[in-house]
Amino acid sequence: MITFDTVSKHYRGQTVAVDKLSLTAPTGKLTIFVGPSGCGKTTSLRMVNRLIAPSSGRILLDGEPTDTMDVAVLRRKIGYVIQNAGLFPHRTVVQNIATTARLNGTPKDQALRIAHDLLERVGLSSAFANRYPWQLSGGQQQRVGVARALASDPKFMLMDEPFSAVDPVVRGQLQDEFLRLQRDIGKTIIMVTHDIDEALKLGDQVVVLRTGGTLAQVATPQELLARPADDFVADFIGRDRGYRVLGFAEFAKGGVPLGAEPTATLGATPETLRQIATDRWVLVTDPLNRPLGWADVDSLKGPLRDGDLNLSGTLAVEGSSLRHVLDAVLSSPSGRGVIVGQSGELMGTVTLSHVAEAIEAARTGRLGTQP
Ligand SMILES: Nc1ncnc2c1ncn2[C@@H]1O[C@H](COP(=O)(O)OP(=O)(O)OP(=O)(O)O)[C@@H](O)[C@H]1O
Repeated sequence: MITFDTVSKHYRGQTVAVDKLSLTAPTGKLTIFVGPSGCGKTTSLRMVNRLIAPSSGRILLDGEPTDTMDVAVLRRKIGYVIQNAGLFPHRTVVQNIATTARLNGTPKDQALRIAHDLLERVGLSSAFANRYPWQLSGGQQQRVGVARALASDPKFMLMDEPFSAVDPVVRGQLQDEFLRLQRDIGKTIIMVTHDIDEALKLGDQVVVLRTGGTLAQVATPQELLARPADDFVADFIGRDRGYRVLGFAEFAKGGVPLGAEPTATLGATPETLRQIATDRWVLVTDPLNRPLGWADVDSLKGPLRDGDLNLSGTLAVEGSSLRHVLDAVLSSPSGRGVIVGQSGELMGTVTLSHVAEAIEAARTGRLGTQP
């Protein structure tokens, strides 16, 4: 647990960067600081590992005040990941990662073993081990930066805009990978971002700061969307709050009922398809029962081929959020959303009316928990 106890930072020239901040980043959870440019996010983060000294107030790690700790000891407890990764340019990828383990006194061989292991955990193959940072893409460098911070197995992590220097697609991948990793490692993390979507996607807890370094709201993403504390928070989150609530998987608990969907395989004749079809569209699967696309029975002239398939529908993985399920329905030419299992196998389809019922149930359930 990281505790801010009425922490303020006044820079020379009287800028109040952080103003009497009090909050707790819970153990094993990802807390995200978000807010407009200049609201004091980075300053708050850097006060935790004492790269910046607070003007007043205290920060505590698991109840222990940081201001009286030896600074080297303090920093060994805390992994630190910054934008653009900040890798050592003259060290290879494994050497970069092993550095933090070495600082902890880990013998060289063991540190290198840890580094190789972590490389894999952040999604990079061993082929990258002996490359230099300049031989990596931005996304790969960020992964190495995360691995380096983890190499000393710190209890706490500070991450300053770790995914912002890459394009949106890579960014989404890095976020997903990081969420999976955090599910395994359960570090106590504070991450800074200026991107509210990133905060809502990744955070267990979101801390919204306003200009002048004051706290606007601390809440879970769901609470933030459902009950923004004031106009500032509501404006900052943006307009489509109601829709974005659907992005949380837990709102789909209880699930949406799946219908059995008749299927065909490539090579099927138009007659076979017409016998199977319940309407104009037939779902086509591969021999492992994984959906390939939809066939339009009305326009088929000969045996079904790859090129005949309509591929516009997205697939929702079982247990994913209502937003994904709704997207699968809306993008499907048949109007039936395809739900697959973890290995991509067909589980069934859902209709818009069933999704609407699930949304309504989630909405009333959520409103029912309101004080
Ligand atoms: N070394 C410094 N000396 C004086 N003022 C500073 C210093 N560092 C930051 N500030 C000011 O403190 C305020 C908070 O800065 P900080 O970098 O913490 O904000 P931020 O929320 O991280 O911003 P951004 O999202 O733009 O990175 C800003 O007004 C900034 O100009």
